[in-house]
Amino acid sequence: MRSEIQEVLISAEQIGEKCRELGTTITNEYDGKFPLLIGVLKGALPFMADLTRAIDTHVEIDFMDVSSYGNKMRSSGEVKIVKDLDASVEGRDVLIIEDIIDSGLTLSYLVNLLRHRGANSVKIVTLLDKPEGRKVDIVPDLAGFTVPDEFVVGYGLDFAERYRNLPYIGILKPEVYQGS
Ligand SMILES: O=P(O)(O)OC[C@H]1O[C@H](OP(=O)(O)OP(=O)(O)O)[C@H](O)[C@@H]1O
Ligand code: HPA
Ligand SMILES: [Mg+2]
Repeated sequence: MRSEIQEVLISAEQIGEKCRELGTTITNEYDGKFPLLIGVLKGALPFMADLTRAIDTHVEIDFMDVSSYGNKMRSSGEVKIVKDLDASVEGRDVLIIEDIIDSGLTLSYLVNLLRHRGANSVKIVTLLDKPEGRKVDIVPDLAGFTVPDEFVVGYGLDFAERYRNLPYIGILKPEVYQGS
């Protein structure tokens, strides 16, 4: 799998360090508030696992599975709920955990939905921010790294469901995705 990666953009060590930093910030911001942390499947899984273990206050964890990319490298623009939350968000302080904000379509849909359902506050923490990909105006409250306008994989991010298990963030060699 490593031979299919053109360049490592963010190493496993850098990601680990960033999770600890963000965990401390979240601990300070949400101490005593028992926030509901919502992981957006499937991409947010590794980040959620590492980030939550760096938070030193009580939190509730839940998941949503929404999808707009299918096997493509561009968002279809249509966000579908594949799995909804178990918990009610009414009156809760919600923190959405994402692997990446690219077009922003997934998160703007989710933020609107959770506000509409009566959350007390809705904030976003994303490991990666790709501002050049934006189609809607949305800014994360907390972001780990800014990435260039390239299709990135690893640490939860896939291309056609592969590469999620890479421990770092990288760019694929063009021959891997040519024709997609
Ligand atoms: O800002 P956007 O352009 O909406 O892109 C970001 C979203 O796209 C990816 O998820 P995807 O829908 O591919 O599902 P996955 O997490 O299961 O890979 C990624 O994990 C984000 O959730
Ligand atoms: O750059 C990306 N890589 C993988 N999945 C994604 N979903 C949105 N942007 C990306
Ligand atoms: Mg996702």
